[in-house]
Amino acid sequence: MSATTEQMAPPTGISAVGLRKSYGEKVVLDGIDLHVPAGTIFALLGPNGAGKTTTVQILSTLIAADGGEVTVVGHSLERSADAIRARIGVTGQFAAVDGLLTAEENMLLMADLHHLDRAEGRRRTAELLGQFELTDVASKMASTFSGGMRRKLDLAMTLVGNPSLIFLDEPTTGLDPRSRRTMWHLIQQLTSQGVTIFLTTQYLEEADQLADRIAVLDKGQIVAEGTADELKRRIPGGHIRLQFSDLSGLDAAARRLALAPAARDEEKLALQIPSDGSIPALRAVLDLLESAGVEADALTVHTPDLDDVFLALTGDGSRHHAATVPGPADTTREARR
Ligand SMILES: Nc1ncnc2c1ncn2[C@@H]1O[C@H](COP(=O)(O)OP(=O)(O)OP(=O)(O)O)[C@@H](O)[C@H]1O
Repeated sequence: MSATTEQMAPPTGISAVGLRKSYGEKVVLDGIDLHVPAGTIFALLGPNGAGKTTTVQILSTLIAADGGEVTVVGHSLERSADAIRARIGVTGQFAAVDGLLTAEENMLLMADLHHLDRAEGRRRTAELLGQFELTDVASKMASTFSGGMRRKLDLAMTLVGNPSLIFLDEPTTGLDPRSRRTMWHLIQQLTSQGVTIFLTTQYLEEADQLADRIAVLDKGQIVAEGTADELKRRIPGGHIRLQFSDLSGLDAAARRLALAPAARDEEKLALQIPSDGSIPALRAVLDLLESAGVEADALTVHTPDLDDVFLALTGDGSRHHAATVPGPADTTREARR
């Protein structure tokens, strides 16, 4: 990209086209494309060794790519790495927190590294410790902190430099569910302040909860990309469940929808219709019911969860069949009349 087109490019978090990286014979990234709009949360999912950390290391200027056109916060990765470094923050699995310093000292050290003057450094430290509910433990040594507190402090330290884009490499690995939720909340707060988040995670629920868009990386390539709902619709297993108040309603609906006997659950007065759960598919079912003059009591849409998607896309497909048998963990959207 020329300097002119770089200036004209719309403000974007990250744009990567044909990103490549090999270690010796091993191709880790085989020409991947990524587009992360500013102010959004993007999750990169992939099995162990897929190349997630390598991607973060390249995009955050820590290691060089072998090829590809990449801009981060509007700057060329190849030509303006310093400008990128000044605008991004990186928190990894191995936190930058120094256990022998207090929380406050860790923060002030970061303020020094970012050349904030003393008063501004203290102001920013107090503000962030407050925002992350660490004020009460500000003078405690970080080595005494729980995993969750350490992660919070690590993220707070990253924010001292006011980054407009943050890389979070597996930010909640090893945290208990409560600490994980606290981190999610903090991450969501950051995007409401306009910060762009590039997240890697092995927790599919995390991507589901947080990410505007998700890319699945496998064997050096992006094998799927979209919103969590779009990805869930890509694999079989979705269905619409209709609940009736009596057997005659169930019979009439089953006839009109031309359903196989297996779709009927007479005991529960319910019908199960294979569907991707999209609006047009829902509308088609409702139109058919209306044309037959049948009313259902309740309609529920079940979609496969991200675990199913992940295994179907990156695994050997051996669990794929399980995705066609919806269980209690299904994501459920319900509409009652
Ligand atoms: N410095 C290196 N030298 C040689 N090979 C490397 C190097 N760094 C990573 N690799 C290899 O590149 C591949 C991708 O590694 P990477 O750490 O990016 O994967 P990941 O998706 O982050 O995995 P995990 O979820 O286990 O952290 C792996 O096969 C790894 O062994």
